[in-house]
Amino acid sequence: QESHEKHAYQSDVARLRKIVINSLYSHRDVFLRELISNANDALEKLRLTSLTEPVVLSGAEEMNITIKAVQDEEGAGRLIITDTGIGMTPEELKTNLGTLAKSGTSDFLSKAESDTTGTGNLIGAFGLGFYSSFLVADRVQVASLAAKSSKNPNPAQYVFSSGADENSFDIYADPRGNTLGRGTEITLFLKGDAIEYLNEKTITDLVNKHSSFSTAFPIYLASKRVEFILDQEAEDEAAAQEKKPDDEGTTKVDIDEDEAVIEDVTEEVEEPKKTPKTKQIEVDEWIRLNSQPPIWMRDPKTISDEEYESFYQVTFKDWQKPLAWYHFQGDSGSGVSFRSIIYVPSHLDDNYWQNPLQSVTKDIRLLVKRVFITSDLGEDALPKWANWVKVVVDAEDLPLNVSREMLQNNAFLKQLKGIILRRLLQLLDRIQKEDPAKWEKVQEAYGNVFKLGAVEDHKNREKLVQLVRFATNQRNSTGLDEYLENKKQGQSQIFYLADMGKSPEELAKSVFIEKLHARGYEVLLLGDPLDEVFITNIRRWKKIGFQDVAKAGLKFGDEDEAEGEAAELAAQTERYKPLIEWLRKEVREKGAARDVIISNRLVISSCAIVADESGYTANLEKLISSSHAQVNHKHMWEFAKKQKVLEINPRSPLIEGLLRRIEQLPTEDEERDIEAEDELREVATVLVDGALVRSGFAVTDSNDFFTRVDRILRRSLGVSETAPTDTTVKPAPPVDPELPPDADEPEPDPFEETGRGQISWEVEEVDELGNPIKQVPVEMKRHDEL
Ligand SMILES: Nc1ncnc2c1ncn2[C@@H]1O[C@H](COP(=O)(O)OP(=O)(O)OP(=O)(O)O)[C@@H](O)[C@H]1O
Repeated sequence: QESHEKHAYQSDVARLRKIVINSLYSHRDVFLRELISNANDALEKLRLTSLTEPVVLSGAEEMNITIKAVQDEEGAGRLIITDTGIGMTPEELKTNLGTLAKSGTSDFLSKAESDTTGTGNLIGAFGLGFYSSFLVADRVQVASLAAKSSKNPNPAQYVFSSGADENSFDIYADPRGNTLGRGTEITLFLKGDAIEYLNEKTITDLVNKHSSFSTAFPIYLASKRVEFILDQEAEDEAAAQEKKPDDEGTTKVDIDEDEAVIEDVTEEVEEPKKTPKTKQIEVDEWIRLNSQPPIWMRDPKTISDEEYESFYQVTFKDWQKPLAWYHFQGDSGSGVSFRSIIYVPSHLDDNYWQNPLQSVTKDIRLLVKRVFITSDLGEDALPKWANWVKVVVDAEDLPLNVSREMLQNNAFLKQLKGIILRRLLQLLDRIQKEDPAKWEKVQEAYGNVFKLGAVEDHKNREKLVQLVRFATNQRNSTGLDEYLENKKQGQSQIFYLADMGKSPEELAKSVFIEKLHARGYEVLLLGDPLDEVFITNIRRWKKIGFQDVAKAGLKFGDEDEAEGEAAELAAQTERYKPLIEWLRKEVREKGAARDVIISNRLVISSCAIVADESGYTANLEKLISSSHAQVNHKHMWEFAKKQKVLEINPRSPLIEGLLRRIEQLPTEDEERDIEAEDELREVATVLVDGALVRSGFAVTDSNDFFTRVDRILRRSLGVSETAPTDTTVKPAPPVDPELPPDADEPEPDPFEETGRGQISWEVEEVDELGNPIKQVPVEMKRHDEL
C-alpha cells in the first residue's frame, strides 16, 4: 500500500468518464471491442518496433489477445483481457490512461454534454477507448509490463487501478512481480448487472460481431470443456470386489435341475461385458475466437452487409454505417496481388470544408500478408477531394520492413492511388445508375466534393464531372449529360445562372431567366460558391461552352431562323433611340453601366443590368469583394465592375411610358424644362438602381436610393416633396459617472444551463416612465439555438 501513488485524473477525463457512464448504458457492449482494438494497436506497435529493434519481442513468445472470465463463489465476476503487445511503463500508464491527449477534446466534451439524444453519436465519433471499461466495471485494474528495449532494458510490471466513481487512480508496482512476460492485462471487476459478460456465448458473439475481423492477431477465450476419463480408483475398487471369495470359501454354481444334462459342456461361458468406470472432469482450454480469415480475404458472397458494416465501424471508428463499399481483388501492373475494400462513409468529417485543400488521409490501412503496416501513406496518397475515402488494402508481396521512404518509392504504392480512385469512381457511377435513393444521399454528402474534384483532379475530371448534379428551372437535379440530351435545336450554349447563397427556387424567379424559361430552355441554377468555380474551370462540356445568363453573349441558337425577330429588334432599337441615348448619357455619368441596349432576355421585367463579357456578374462581384482579390488587383476590379450593360424591355409599359416622356421633352432649340428633366432623371436613376438590385448587384448608396424612392412616392401620393419631417427628439439626460454599487462583482453567466439547452430569463416590463409593471419569467432558448 505504501508504494501506491495516487493521481488525480485530468479534468477532461473525469468529464469523459461521466458522459460515458451516463449516456451510453444502452451501448455498453462497445467496451469489449474498444479494449480488443487497443490490444490490437499494442500488438501492431510491437510488431512494427520489432522490425528495427528485435529485442522487444523477448519476454513472451506469442503475439495474441486472451479473454478470461472468472466468477467467485459469491457470484462476483471479473473479465480479464490480456495482450502480449508493447505494454506500458508506469509513466505511460499514468499519462495514457489518466489524461486525454486528443485535439479538440474540450470542444467535443461540451458538445457531448449537451447531446441529450442518448444515441451516443458524438461519443461514438470520438472513440471511447479505454474509458468504456467503466460502462461495465466498478473497478478496473491494468497491469502492464513494457516490452524490453535498449531504452528500457529491465522493465517492471506496474498496475493502474481506479474505481468508476473515483476522481483519482493509483499506480503501484505489481505485487505479483513480472507475471505477464510482456504486454497488458486489463481486469474488469464487473458491476452486479454486468455479470452476463462472463457468459462464454455472450463473449463469443460480441467478438464475432465486432472484433473477429478487426485484428489479425489471434483472440483466445479461456473455456472449460467437460471430459470423461477412466476412473482408475473406481476400476481398482471394482476389481478388488470381484476377486473377493464368498463366505463359505467355495465358488457357488447354480444348476438348473431340468437342464442337468448339458451336451457341450466344454463350451466356455462368455463373461458379461464390463463398461469401464469413468469420471467427469473439467478441462481448461483456449478456444480461438477469430479463426476465420479477415473479412477482406473472404469471398464477398459469404459476407453479409452487417459484417461489412461492423468491420467498417470498428476499423474506422465511425458510429454511423457506411453508405457503400467495394470489395475487390487484383494484380497491380507491378506484379503485386492484393485484396481491398473501399468504403464511402455516410458523412464527411465535420472539419473537411474548413480546409479541404490541406486535409491528408490517414485512412488507407495498408497491410502486407494480413500484417498491418501503416495508415499514413503520406500527403499525396490521394488527391485532396478523395481524402475521406476509407480503404483497407492487403498486398501479398511487399517487403514487411518498409520505411516511409521505401513506401513512397514502391511501384505498387504509386499505383495504389490510381487503383483506389478508379474503383471509387466505378462504385459511385454504379450507385448513380442503379440506386437513386442512395445516390441522393451520396449527393447530399459529396455533391460539392465532386465539383472540387473536377477542378483539382485533371486526370479524373471527365468522370467526376459526370457525378456532378445541379438544380435547374425545369427539374430538381440533372447532370450535364442529361442537360445536353434536353437541349433545343440550335442551342450551342449550356445556360446557367449563379448567385451564391440563393436557393434554386429564388434563382428560378430571376429576371435573367424570364425569357429562357418562358421559351422552354433549361437553365442550371447555381447557388453554391463552388458552382461558379466549377463552371469557370471546366469551361465546356462535350465541346459546348457554358453561358452565364446574367452576362452578355446569350444566344438561343434559333436567331437566324427568326428573321422576323431580328427585324423587330432593329425596329425597336430605332423606335427607342431617343430613350436609349438619353439613358446612355445618364448611366455613363453615374458610372452605373457602360451601355444601354434593347433586351432579348426579358419578358416581364422592365430592365436588367447584364455583365459584359469582360465584366463581373453580381455573383462574381460578391465572391471577389468577400475575398482579398480586389485589393490585389484594384485596377482590374475597378475596370471590370464598370463593364455592365443596361438592358431595357421594349414591351414593358414602364419603358414605353419613359420613352413618351423623353419624347415630350422640349427639343434643343426650345426652352428647357429643368423641372421635368430633373423629375425624369430621378425616375431613371430609381429604375437603374432597381435594375441593379433585381439583377443581384448592390446599390452604391442605398440611403440616397431610398431618399429618391421616398420623393417619388410623395409625388405619386400628392404629398409635398419639400415638407420637412418633425425631427425633434428628447435629448439624453446629463452625464452620470456613478456606477451601480455591485459593478465590480462578476456577471452571472446568462447561458448557464438550467435544463435541456434552455435558460430561465427574467424580463422586467416597464411603463412609459420606466416604472416596473410586473415581473414575467420567460423561457428563452440559448442564443445559438435562436
Ligand atoms: N492494451 C494496451 N496496451 C498498450 N497501450 C495501451 C493499451 N490500451 C491503451 N493503451 C494506451 O492508452 C492510450 C489511451 O487509450 P484509449 O483507448 O483511451 O485511446 P486511444 O486508443 O488512443 O483512442 P481511441 O480508442 O479513441 O481510438 C492509447 O493511445 C495507448 O497508448
